[in-house]
Amino acid sequence: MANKSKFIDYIDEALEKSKETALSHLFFTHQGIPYPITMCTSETFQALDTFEARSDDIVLASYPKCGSNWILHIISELIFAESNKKYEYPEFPILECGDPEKYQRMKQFPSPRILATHLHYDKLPASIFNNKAKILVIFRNPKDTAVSFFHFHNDVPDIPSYGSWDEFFRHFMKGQVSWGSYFDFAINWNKHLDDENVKFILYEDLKKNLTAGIKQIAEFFGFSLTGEQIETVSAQSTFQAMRAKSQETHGAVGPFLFRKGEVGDWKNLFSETQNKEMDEKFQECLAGTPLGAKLKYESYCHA
Ligand SMILES: Nc1ncnc2c1ncn2[C@@H]1O[C@H](COP(=O)(O)OS(=O)(=O)O)[C@@H](OP(=O)(O)O)[C@H]1O
Repeated sequence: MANKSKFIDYIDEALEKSKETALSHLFFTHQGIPYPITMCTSETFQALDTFEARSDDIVLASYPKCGSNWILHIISELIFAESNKKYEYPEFPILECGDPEKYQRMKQFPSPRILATHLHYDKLPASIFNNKAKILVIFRNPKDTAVSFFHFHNDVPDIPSYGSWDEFFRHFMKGQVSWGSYFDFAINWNKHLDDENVKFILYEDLKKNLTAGIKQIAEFFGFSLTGEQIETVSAQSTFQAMRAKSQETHGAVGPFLFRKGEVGDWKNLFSETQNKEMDEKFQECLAGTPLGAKLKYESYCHA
């Protein structure tokens, strides 16, 4: 992240608040969805209603742990490749995190602005749609997402831990985690994947063929780059390359955030019963839907 200090300062501040926060006090609910009090406030949510998106904003939508830092990095590398200018992060890039005045300050920022968000589709500010900003949405299979989420809580020393993986799993399945239910997030997005200005990308596809994924992302946002430039961005966006720089880009939390970057790590934690429960939930919520097919659940979530 180019403006390291601001980005890292924000993360460090959130970690500092986390230190003093017990898990039982971590969440507050806004419009039915739990958010971490260390990162979100109701004042900021109120101010978000006044946020004015621009048609050339780059919106990156994802449920937590589905690869938002990955696509943020890819976009900033694409901007650098095209303009030779480092993308400066004047604010923490998650749209709904920060103080309520940030939207006023953001009015002064040059285009293109990168807006990452974990908000559910129906909670996004209306101006994103009204002003036709392009949205890239990244999904990851729910089993690896849950495992990544659990490790983040339990590995980062300052973030409140769960008593066990089983306890986390119960909360995840009920949507009692930051930004609410994966399945609600997915059901919400399912109806909008073919909307104008929306592009879907799958974490597992990006993992399988990073260069092809980056090419699609570049085309969607209208970057005109040579094959060689795309290759360079790709080489800088592998898990290993990003992890190696993670302390520099994300501070102390970096090595925890860039933990494993693998597909199928869920096999190390899920019990038979948990597998069955999640398979049933998928069946109930997403089987037979366009997103259900795009997630390739059979390939990535069956042993
Ligand atoms: N380059 C690259 N390649 C493969 N995987 C990557 C990459 N960058 C980040 N990641 C993995 O994404 C997981 C973190 O997701 P997020 O960035 O969305 O986390 S957060 O919600 O913003 O905290 C987290 O997954 P796990 O390793 O499974 O925990 C990261 O390792």
